[in-house]
Amino acid sequence: MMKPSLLRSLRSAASHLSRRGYATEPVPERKVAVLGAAGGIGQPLSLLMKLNPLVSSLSLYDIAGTPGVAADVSHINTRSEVVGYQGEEELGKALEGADVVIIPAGVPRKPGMTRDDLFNINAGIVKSLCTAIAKYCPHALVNMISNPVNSTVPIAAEVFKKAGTYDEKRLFGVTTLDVVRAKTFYAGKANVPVAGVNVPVVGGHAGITILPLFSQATPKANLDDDIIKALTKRTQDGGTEVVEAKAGKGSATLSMAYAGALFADACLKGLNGVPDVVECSFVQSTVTELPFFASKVIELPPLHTFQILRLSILWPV
Ligand SMILES: NC(=O)c1ccc[n+]([C@@H]2O[C@H](COP(=O)([O-])OP(=O)(O)OC[C@H]3O[C@@H](n4cnc5c(N)ncnc54)[C@H](O)[C@@H]3O)[C@@H](O)[C@H]2O)c1
Ligand SMILES: O=C(O)C[C@H](O)C(=O)O
Repeated sequence: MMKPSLLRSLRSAASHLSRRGYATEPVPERKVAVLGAAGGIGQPLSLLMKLNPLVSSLSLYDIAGTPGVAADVSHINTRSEVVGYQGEEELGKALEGADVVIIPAGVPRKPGMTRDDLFNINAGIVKSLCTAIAKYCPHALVNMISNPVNSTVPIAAEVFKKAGTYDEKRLFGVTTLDVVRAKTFYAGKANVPVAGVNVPVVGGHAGITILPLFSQATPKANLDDDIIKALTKRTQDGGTEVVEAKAGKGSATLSMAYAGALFADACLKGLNGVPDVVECSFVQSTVTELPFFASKVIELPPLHTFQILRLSILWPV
């Protein structure tokens, strides 16, 4: 018989590991599908998802180029099995049984364009992909990366409503890159180690709709108003900064893949019942008069769906 003190220590260690996101029991099987996997974001994102031990099956879909990406990524000696799917006729197989679907499919900006200029092409792409999601994996958590996020998320919601599968707690516009940028820029100005920095970013994902709440950043730093204004502007213009630096060769891909992998990891942890998983995301919302709004969302076990934290917790007083 185990000594009660030893049992207590083991329980406490298990609960500590579980709070930190480490498994103390068998890790559930989870299928993640990346739609647009052969693209600028899709390739590094597929690599990062292959490195995630919470993924058991990685499904890589694109209209072209997926066999090569899938063969390449599949040689990495990590847990997940990788299958590449190419062309519309294989989309159903790519999606079947998916727990999380990440969508970086669509065209990126060139210098001089706004994200809204992508609407005409990307709306159609998102519509057809979401129609298939409704059919083949209606319960999946959908991580929308394709721009303009402020429009592609509402489009996805309409497609799911029409199909009768809409669950607002399963549809997320990925705004994690805004948070990643805000953290990096804040750490630089506050002269603090970036690893410990937190900055909530609310609103939307385009220009002035991106609202980094530096007044709520931690650790606290006494930054002058003009520095906060400059930080806010740099975060709002972060995407344009990359588009201009790439000079016609697309928009952020590597930092976006990192941000997309962080958000997908949070979704997987949430699905696995890890408590207190909180991320900012553009979701259906009642916290303002706007139907969709980015704010902190939290996973509430055992429902395994996300709920929106009250904005009063987030808004600076
Ligand atoms: N949410 C964000 O913070 C954020 C950040 C960066 C980029 N983006 C957006 O992500 C999107 C992708 O950017 P990228 O740089 O990877 O572009 P890219 O052109 O390099 O890659 C897009 C990929 O999508 C594929 N694709 C096109 N139509 C498809 C369809 N119907 N089904 C499946 N795949 C399809 C293409 O074949 C291509 O491989 C753009 O809309 C961009 O604006 C969003
Ligand atoms: O700016 C873009 O067009 C891509 C993306 O939305 C970003 O913020 O980097």
